[in-house]
Amino acid sequence: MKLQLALDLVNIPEAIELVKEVEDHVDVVEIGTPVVINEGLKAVKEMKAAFPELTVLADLKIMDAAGYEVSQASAAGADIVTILGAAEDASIKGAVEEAKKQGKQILVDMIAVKDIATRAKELDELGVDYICVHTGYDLQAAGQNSFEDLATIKSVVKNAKTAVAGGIKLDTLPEVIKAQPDLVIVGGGITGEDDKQAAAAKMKELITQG
Ligand SMILES: O=C([C@H](O)CO)[C@H](O)[C@H](O)COP(=O)(O)O
Repeated sequence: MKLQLALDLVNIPEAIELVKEVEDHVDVVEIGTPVVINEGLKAVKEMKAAFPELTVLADLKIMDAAGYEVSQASAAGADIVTILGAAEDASIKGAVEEAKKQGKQILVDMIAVKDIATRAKELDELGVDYICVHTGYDLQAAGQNSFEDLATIKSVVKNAKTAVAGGIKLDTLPEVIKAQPDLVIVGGGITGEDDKQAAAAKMKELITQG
């Protein structure tokens, strides 16, 4: 099980400073969608240049023109690129094909997908690397989480790795760990803490204990 730090509400210099604090405790650094919207793929490029050893994920949440967008994120240095599970199969295939060509990986974000079990099975057959259940900010505000959806994908996915994101904090992490996803994605649960290093270290410790 790996820990991914999601950076959403920062600019590039703040993102780099934050990663300096926690780099020993995280496996993947995500350039979040709001950062990509504000700063472009330059954020991915600068993060990879600053931390060449870290796996960098570009959270583009691709919906169309997938092969092209994956190629651009790959050129910027992303190791993993995200596409939405709601995208057309043709887009998913384009993303997977381009990622394979570039030696990169595709994570599918299941945000807003209604029939998680059916779509997860289809995506698994399309050869994606990760399938991620995700409660976005707007539904987190309504008190929702993805823990049940995580159990659902764990029961149907045969080849892809599983991931979970959305409002995970230190107090809810043990419940997530029990479900044994391959990747746990945490944003505000680390970036919103006064002592970010301590929060990341504690989370990594719990994850390592499994
Ligand atoms: O993908 C995300 C969200 O849609 C904003 O882009 C976040 O990175 C993801 O939800 C993880 O962040 P937290 O919910 O703060 O843990």
